[in-house]
Amino acid sequence: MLPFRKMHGLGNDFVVLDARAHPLPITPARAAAIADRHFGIGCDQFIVLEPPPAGADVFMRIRNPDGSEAGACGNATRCIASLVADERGADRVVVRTIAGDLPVERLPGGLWRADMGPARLRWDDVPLAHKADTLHVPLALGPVSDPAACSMGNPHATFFVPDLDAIDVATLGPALEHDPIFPDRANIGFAQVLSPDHIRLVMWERGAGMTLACGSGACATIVNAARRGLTGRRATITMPGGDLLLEWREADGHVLMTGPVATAFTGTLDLDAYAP
Ligand SMILES: N[C@H](CCC[C@H](N)C(=O)O)C(=O)O
Repeated sequence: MLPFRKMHGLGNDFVVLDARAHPLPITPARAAAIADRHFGIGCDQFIVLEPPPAGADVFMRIRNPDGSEAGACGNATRCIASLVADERGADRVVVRTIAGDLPVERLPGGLWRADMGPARLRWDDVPLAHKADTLHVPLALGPVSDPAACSMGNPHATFFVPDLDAIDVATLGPALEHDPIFPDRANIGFAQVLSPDHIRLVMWERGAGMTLACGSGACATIVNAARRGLTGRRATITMPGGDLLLEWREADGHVLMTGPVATAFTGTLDLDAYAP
């Protein structure tokens, strides 16, 4: 039997397996089976810790419940950083993902601040299927249109709306996620700007669906809002699961994300009981 840890960041939840000592036979199908909320443990993302490469303290492999691999997961970045930092009695660790190195530091009050790296703003960074202005992507569906797009190591599109409560995220989200303008699909954010430093956000996540919070989505939202002149470079982003503090740092274009972490429970699982 294999130990696992069930963690979350504002209710965006993860099953975490530790493959640092021994490789684990994880296939996309097995990740999807474990992530299933009825036939498995259930989670928004399935996280596997791998041995730390030079210059980092841990490698974090991120998979969605559909088995697809993701290049960023902000809430999991904080969770995994806290796990490794607590193992070592450290206050700062570097989490590596397929998209880069993410330094994370412990703050007072159980908060953690992750440097999620630079926002990538070119059309072929997101990526989009063809050259376009990422500040005004030519896409519309029902009541939403004209998103801004960027990458945080994973693709994001942000639709700004006057009234978030009037938006049917569950219907619009999947159609926009799979729009052909996003060759790798996209995470879709629906954002209502409340003030120059406060945004409400609901996310439809690529390969996962609606989640209670999304760290990389919050990062993309502050960047896209600031680029549009809708907010400053710092804001509280309120999602159904709670608040994150975001800053799109002027000096280097990096996005700093501050928020809580939690372990809901630990347990054991038999990998062989899940898809081959
Ligand atoms: N929940 C994650 C985002 C997962 C992104 C994943 N859905 C993708 O395919 O990029 C976060 O806190 O950033």
